[in-house]
Amino acid sequence: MERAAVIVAIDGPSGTGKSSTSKAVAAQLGLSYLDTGAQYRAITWWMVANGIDIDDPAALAAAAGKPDIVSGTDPAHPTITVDGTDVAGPIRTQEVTSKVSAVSAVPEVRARITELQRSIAAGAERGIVVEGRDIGTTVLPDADLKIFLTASPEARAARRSGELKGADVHSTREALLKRDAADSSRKASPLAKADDAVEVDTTELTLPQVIECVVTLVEEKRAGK
Ligand SMILES: Nc1ncnc2c1ncn2[C@@H]1O[C@H](COP(=O)(O)OP(=O)(O)O)[C@@H](O)[C@H]1O
Ligand SMILES: Nc1ccn([C@@H]2O[C@H](COP(=O)(O)OP(=O)(O)O)[C@@H](O)[C@H]2O)c(=O)n1
Repeated sequence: MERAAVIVAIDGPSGTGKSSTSKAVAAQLGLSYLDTGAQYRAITWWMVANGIDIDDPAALAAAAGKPDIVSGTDPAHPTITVDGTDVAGPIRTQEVTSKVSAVSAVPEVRARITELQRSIAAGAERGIVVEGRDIGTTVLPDADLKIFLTASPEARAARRSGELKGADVHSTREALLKRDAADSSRKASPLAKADDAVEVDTTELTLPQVIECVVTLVEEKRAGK
């Protein structure tokens, strides 16, 4: 018998392991994968490239509908394009990282990206793992399983500075906490744990342990369906 599509929402602050966990869980279970942070980074990249003033929410709102953002959802090879251009590299620059919270706080930007996310999830025949900040609370409140990943600021900063070769842990920690504070305090759909999400503190867990934990939770949900 065909299995029903399963929708998994994985939220949490930066550096908690959302992307690595979501990709691995999706690959292991044959599901699609969507990195919603990459979509907010892509629209931010477009705003910067087109000279839109990041400090002007009205200008950001007026431009929100212009770029065509397309996400490829194969967990083994996720892709992201803006108006047909591959932006997987450019969306990870420090400039985009420092500006993305301001862009993603604008309600018109969120409405646009949320609609895109819902249509991608609805089209995933076997199901999908969607990771971000507001997936369990706003984008997919009816998800079959909601996970909220956490980790100490020290662990998150150490993980991130390990990725950004040469970046010092202290400044990485400060930048990361500043972005979390902005994402958690904005009015429109802030970073938050859904009441029915399972919280997993990854501080003392290895990545394979976190993956195994989430895969087990998905299998349990599926068995109970
Ligand atoms: N449990 C873990 N233990 C150690 N390192 C981890 C763990 N989970 C993720 N990482 C590493 O931390 C970095 C950030 O992980 P990532 O999945 O990008 O986090 P997020 O998507 O939440 O920002 C990556 O280099 C990843 O390999
Ligand atoms: N569902 C989401 C996902 C990301 N975002 C925004 O996009 C930014 C980048 O997300 P990301 O997941 O790429 O960030 P990292 O955790 O990888 O550093 C976040 O800091 C948020 O401002 C959001 O507002 N809502």
